[in-house]
Amino acid sequence: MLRSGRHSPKFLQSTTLLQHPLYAEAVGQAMGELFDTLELDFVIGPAMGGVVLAFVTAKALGVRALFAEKDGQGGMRVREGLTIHPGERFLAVEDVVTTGGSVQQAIQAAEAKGARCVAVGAIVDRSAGRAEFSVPYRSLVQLDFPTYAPETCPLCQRGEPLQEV
Ligand SMILES: O=P(O)(O)OC[C@H]1O[C@H](OP(=O)(O)OP(=O)(O)O)[C@H](O)[C@@H]1O
Ligand SMILES: O=C(O)c1cc(=O)[nH]c(=O)[nH]1
Ligand SMILES: [Mg+2]
Repeated sequence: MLRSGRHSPKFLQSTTLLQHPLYAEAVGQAMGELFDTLELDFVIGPAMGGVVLAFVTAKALGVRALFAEKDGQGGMRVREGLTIHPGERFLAVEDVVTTGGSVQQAIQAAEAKGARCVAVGAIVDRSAGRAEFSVPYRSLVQLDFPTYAPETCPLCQRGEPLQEV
């Protein structure tokens, strides 16, 4: 079962890549290059998957690295102690985009503090173009992995065990 509550036969685990500092740094460089024409004050990502990614991307772009954490009530909040000044412009980054809901929650948390999201970046978009944002959005890898509503999931109908991830 995915973060969104949808079911899928496929799961990508970004920590297998981002645990290696050299690979993480290379991903940050590649992500930074996608957005290096923007004027930015910080990069933010949703924890946990977006923390290392925001850091390496921000380092490549020479700006601050922030993250949002789960608030325990289904939303996200900007981690205490991280500074956001009203009017600041930011890039939101995500390791894997399925529906885009998690990175959207991080965007809302930062915008609630007066900053403005100007672009979204992902390592992998697995939505086959279905995830959309109101600002320019780019991903390093695009995939088309199926997801199903629980009620109509063919894997469940075949009796395959559901794995919480
Ligand atoms: O686009 P979405 O439908 O929101 O799904 C993708 C999200 O799911 C994972 O986060 P998750 O909260 O499951 O785990 P994490 O704490 O390791 O980031 C992944 O890191 C994305 O944030
Ligand atoms: O949608 C998700 O929750 C999700 C899918 C995926 O492939 N990898 C991941 O970390 N989360
Ligand atoms: Mg995540």
